[in-house]
Amino acid sequence: KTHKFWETQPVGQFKDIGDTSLPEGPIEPATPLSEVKQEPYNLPSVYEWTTCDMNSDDMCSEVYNLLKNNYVEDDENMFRFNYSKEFLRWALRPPGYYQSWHIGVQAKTSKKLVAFISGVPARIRVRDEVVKMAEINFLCVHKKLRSKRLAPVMIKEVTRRVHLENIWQAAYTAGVILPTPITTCQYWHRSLNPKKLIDVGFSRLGARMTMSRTIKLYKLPDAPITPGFRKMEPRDVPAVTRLLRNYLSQFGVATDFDENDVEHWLLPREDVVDSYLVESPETHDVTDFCSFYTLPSTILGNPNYTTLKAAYSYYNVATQTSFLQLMNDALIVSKQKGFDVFNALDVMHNESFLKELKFGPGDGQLHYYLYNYRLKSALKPAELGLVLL
Ligand SMILES: COc1cccc(CC(=N)NC(=O)c2cccnc2OC2CCNCC2)c1
Repeated sequence: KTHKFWETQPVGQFKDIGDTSLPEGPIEPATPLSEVKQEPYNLPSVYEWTTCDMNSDDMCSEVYNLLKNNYVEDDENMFRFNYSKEFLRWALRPPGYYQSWHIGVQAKTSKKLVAFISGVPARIRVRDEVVKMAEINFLCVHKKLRSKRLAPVMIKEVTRRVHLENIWQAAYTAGVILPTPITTCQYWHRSLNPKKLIDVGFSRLGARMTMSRTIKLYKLPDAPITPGFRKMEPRDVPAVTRLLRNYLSQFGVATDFDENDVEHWLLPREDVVDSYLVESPETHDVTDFCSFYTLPSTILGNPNYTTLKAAYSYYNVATQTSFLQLMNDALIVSKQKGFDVFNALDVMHNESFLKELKFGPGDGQLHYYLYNYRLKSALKPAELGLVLL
């Protein structure tokens, strides 16, 4: 009953957990394009499908406002993600994107956008297979249309449109448990502006802690301390690609970045993504890299603040600098840029800096999923080299 829809889908089923007789790899074979359903799935009669042109400012604003008012909230409904328009344009238009995968549902009469789901193409390596996948994200149904079973038909429709491009696997995350996570990550937060975080209820004053003691505890230098630490520039794309590919090769599931991908996903974009590297003052080699993306949250029901400015750890590689020092420099520059909090998942080698750099555990988990691809056994978060936005 609980997973009526997911029990009909080619995903790892709970009943199959531990059954090592099942082979690793695609659950269902690819089918000839002629056998893919040519017409869209049926919606309830008052709604219709629409394809969202994110290049159009009006359409981008409609998607932005739908998400701003109806997308994911924390478990205590105190915060709601507030992805910016520029962020959405970046997230939805990587190299090789398909506009047909930016799917809206609108009311036939008012033409108001009431739901959205998106996919972008990505090459993801699973063990030693690089698989073309769709990264599915931003599934959002207007609060007033919940429990009308719209989500399953939207998932089927984006799957159909992905199949039409001859892609048969997908990756997605959720804060809820569905059949069946490939890994479950813990999220962690590092206070940068503890007074605001406590005022808005994101954090609580520690036992036997005063506010001034807390502010002192989280204080950071005014400037990064690593010699050669600087913003990434276009000329750095080849070196950063080499650094990243080498680092990510150790993880069981990871993004298979090429220079084209690195240029899109990792070159700094104001208020969207920030990336820094360490250029050795002696050799001028690029030896280390860190990055974080900008995802503010609307603060629900606080009289003094409207927005929580949050940075989210993205991809980080340390080969010469200590990972601790590199990530501390990332905290320093994010504080300088006015962020209130720096968030990270316990993926890749992040576990090694979380406690030392005064991150506290969040109160939720993020589950990662693959569609139509079975893993023999789940991964530890430390074996995952994939960060979804
Ligand atoms: C602070 O404002 C929030 C607003 C909405 C939800 C949450 C809790 C939450 N669900 N956090 C995460 O999922 C999360 C925590 C740390 C790092 N990445 C995360 O999620 C990313 C990746 C998945 N898509 C959303 C952003 C917090």
